[in-house]
Amino acid sequence: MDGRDWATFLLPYEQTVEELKVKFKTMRSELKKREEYTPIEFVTGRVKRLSSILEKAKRLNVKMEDLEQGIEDIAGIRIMCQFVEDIRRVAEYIRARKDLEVVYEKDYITNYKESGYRSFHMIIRYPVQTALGQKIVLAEIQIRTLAMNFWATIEHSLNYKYRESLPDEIRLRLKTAAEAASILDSEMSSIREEILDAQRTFEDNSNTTTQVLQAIHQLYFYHLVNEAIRCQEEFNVIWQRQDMVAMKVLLERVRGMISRAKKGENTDGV
Ligand SMILES: Nc1nc2c(ncn2[C@@H]2O[C@H](COP(=O)(O)OP(=O)(O)OP(=O)(O)O)[C@@H](O)[C@H]2O)c(=O)[nH]1
Ligand SMILES: Nc1ncnc2c1ncn2[C@@H]1O[C@H](COP(=O)(O)OP(=O)(O)OP(=O)(O)O)[C@@H](O)[C@H]1O
Repeated sequence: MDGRDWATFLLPYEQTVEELKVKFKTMRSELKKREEYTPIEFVTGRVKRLSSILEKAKRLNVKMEDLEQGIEDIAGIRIMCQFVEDIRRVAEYIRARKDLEVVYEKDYITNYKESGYRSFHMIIRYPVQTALGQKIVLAEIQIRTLAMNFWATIEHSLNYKYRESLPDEIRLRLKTAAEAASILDSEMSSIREEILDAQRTFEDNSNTTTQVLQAIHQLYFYHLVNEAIRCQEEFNVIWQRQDMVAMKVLLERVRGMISRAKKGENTDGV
């Protein structure tokens, strides 16, 4: 193949990378609008350089005519997430898409590589619409946390600098650094749970508070004016103390009064 042939060979891959980048960036902004939280932090992509394709083909014994099937990452995108849990969620979104087909997955998070490398990879089949019609190309999606990305970027550049001869001492220190990045991810995940827990508790508390106020309001409807006034005073004290256990007890009591009033029974003293 001469230069022009290579340029045309790479065209569908360039289009694939551009389209996939747009699609996942759009997914990020759409999720941001729909929910308060998006599992996608940012997206990058690249088409493999010609020299890198040829090097890899040589290393993997792939013939020139088999490049399209033999090299799966000529088109590649990378999705960065804040938390490890987000990686599973992004993978689910990808599996559910109708505009691509997942060929296989590689979980380098559970089974991290000897180097310490951690990421979740998906090899997909992507139908790209070219001027000459549809062409199905293979592409790689790497999904990783910010910490995994930080480690892999540094490690990649060191490997590039030292080529095959990365000194053992550096290799070992990189492995230790990968462990540290993984611990950082776990720490961040536990904080994430705390944040979500806090949000859930806040929501639960504000629901109870609203329900108590609505129930007290209903007491007036059943002409239980004195009871309503006393319950309101009790509510004010509990609210000041932010005693959510007492708030739930008050809710049950007021509901009991309403239910007895509905049946036409006498209401016991508040
Ligand atoms: N920085 C870094 N990246 C890695 C490492 N291992 C894999 N990767 C990335 O993940 C891609 C796919 O790796 P593999 O799943 O091992 O795929 P492969 O085609 O069998 O192997 P490669 O020849 O390394 O591409 C690579 O092209 C890199 O972008 C690693 O140890 N360090
Ligand atoms: N799927 C991907 N998405 C975005 N960037 C990638 C992806 N894969 C590799 N890169 C980046 O592209 C640049 C060139 O990588 P290149 O394809 O030569 O290397 P590689 O994928 O790490 O190596 P290999 O030849 O072993 O597949 C590097 O900065 C690399 O981090």
